[in-house]
Amino acid sequence: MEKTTDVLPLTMNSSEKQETVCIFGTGDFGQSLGLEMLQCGYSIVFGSRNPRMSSLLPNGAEVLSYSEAAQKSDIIIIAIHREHYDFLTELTEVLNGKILVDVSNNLKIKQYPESNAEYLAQLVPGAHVVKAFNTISAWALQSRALDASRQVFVCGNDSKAKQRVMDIVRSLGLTPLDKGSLMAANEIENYPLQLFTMWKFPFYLSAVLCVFFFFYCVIREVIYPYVYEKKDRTFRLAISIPNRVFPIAALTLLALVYLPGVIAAILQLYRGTKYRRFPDWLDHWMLCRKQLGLIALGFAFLHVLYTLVIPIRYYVRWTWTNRTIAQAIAKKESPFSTSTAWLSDSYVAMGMLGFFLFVLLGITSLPSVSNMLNWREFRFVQSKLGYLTLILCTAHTLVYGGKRFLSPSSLVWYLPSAYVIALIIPCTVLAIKFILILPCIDKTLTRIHEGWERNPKFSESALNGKTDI
Ligand SMILES: Cc1cc2nc3c(=O)[nH]c(=O)nc-3n(C[C@H](O)[C@H](O)[C@H](O)COP(=O)(O)OP(=O)(O)OC[C@H]3O[C@@H](n4cnc5c(N)ncnc54)[C@H](O)[C@@H]3O)c2cc1C
Ligand SMILES: NC(=O)C1=CN([C@@H]2O[C@H](COP(=O)(O)OP(=O)(O)OC[C@H]3O[C@@H](n4cnc5c(N)ncnc54)[C@H](OP(=O)(O)O)[C@@H]3O)[C@@H](O)[C@H]2O)C=CC1
Ligand code: HEM
Ligand SMILES: [Fe+3]
Repeated sequence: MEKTTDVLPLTMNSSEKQETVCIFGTGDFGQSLGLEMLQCGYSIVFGSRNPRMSSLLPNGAEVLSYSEAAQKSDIIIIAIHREHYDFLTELTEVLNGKILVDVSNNLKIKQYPESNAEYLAQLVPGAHVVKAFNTISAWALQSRALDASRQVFVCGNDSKAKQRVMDIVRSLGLTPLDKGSLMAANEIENYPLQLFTMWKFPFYLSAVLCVFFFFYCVIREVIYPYVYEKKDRTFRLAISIPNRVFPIAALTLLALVYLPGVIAAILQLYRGTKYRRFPDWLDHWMLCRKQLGLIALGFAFLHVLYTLVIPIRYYVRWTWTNRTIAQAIAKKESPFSTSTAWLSDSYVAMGMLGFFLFVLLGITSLPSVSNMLNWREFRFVQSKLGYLTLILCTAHTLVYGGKRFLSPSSLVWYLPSAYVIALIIPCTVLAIKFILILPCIDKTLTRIHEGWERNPKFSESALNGKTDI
């Protein structure tokens, strides 16, 4: 065996942890977990198909064949993919009565009829199978970048076995969360896969928004000039149109982050209680607000980048130069307009402030930052400053539109400018929110949040429904 990584136990009082734990599989996850456990004072024995060939294993660990290794410990962590579990049936005798920790994940939801942990329990009926660690990645273990997921979901039918695994989890500085019997394994195995589903809706929604506004702008700014003036304006596809589509997507998505909150509030006011479950679509929408917000931030970044290059664009420089020459030839000077200067400066200023707060929201959603904030601080930034961001970005767009806002000259084939459409959702959200914070309504809402019910007969539903959001 090659020994390449030196290990010093991190904790001095490791005497009580001098427990030997066996890890089956010397792949990425086995190595990372083994190193981490050695550092915490455990003795590690790896089980491997080819003990001699195993390299890059932490110094201090032993590597034996699977059956030899199994004899060294009564806790065995199975760091092997489910597809290769079959060989364990040959070891049923030596695994009898041992604690087997299933850490495996699948590539798809419902890939197999039963969970991997239940499958393992079927293969080795005499062992106590415990599901754990599957939501922690090998990379996170190695880099100690565990802020994102310090929680380890644990489940199993034997409570003593589960307790011992939870002790290991704790000694690694992680937080175990008991999810009950092995029947919960299916749910736990779905967690790492489900993380992605939170991005699906925001992703498709932003794609639909971009495609819609892109074609809307193409009709107004490329097809219309071509049909009526025979002008080739296709160059607008490169910067001008994206610099409409991206900020419009950012603003719309930002408004859609705050829309479910106002719908929830209206629903709670209407029902007169918070003890009733929201409809599934609203629940799901509420849960993916962070993802919606982060995609919106991405679009806002693009808008800022595209805006930065405006002065160096050929088309813009050509327009300015020609205007100046035309004025020089006509010996005419356009008078300075203080109101235009005010409007122009103020819409850019609001855009910059809005963008600053937008970035702040993004920073506080990083787990390493949000872990340092208490619940009230986080809510203050996300909710209060979030609304301020929405107000500033909406005002930025409104003032940018300025006088042209609804003027008939800006209509093309009866279609208003794209930003006019983009303002509908943000203005609606802000208007409803404004009504909701009127003292009389806010007072009722606060009482509802504190548990007051208009119609106490609903309290029955508190027992089987969801209690809070
Ligand atoms: C860049 C960016 C990053 C983001 N990152 C995150 C993130 O990391 N995490 C995150 O969660 N969101 C994130 N968001 C989304 C958003 O900022 C938050 O979800 C924000 O808290 C929403 O505020 P809200 O006031 O609309 O909603 P909430 O504060 O959730 O309130 C919504 C509704 O819930 C009800 N309600 C509120 N309090 C109670 C109560 N105590 N009891 C019962 N009902 C109640 C009310 O009806 C209320 O109107 C991010 C957004 C952006 C733009
Ligand atoms: N990587 C990660 O971030 C995470 C992984 N997991 C889970 O941990 C388990 C291991 O993952 P990972 O370490 O990434 O996988 P690897 O492919 O890197 O390692 C798997 C190990 O399984 C052993 N093995 C036993 N039998 C076979 C066989 N027939 N064919 C191939 N390998 C075999 C091998 O060890 P040897 O050669 O010593 O016999 C191999 O190194 C998986 O179930 C995975 O779902 C869970 C959470 C995160
Ligand atoms: C540094 C910050 C920002 C600056 C300097 C800025 C600047 C600008 C400028 C110059 C325009 C006019 C573009 C043009 O003439 O084509 C514009 C338009 C716009 N901006 Fe911003 N902006 C900023 C941030 C934001 C943010 C954070 C949002 C929203 C989330 C936003 C939303 C919009 C919208 C919707 C338009 C109208 C797009 C159109 O139809 O042309 N902006 N911004
Ligand atoms: Fe792998």
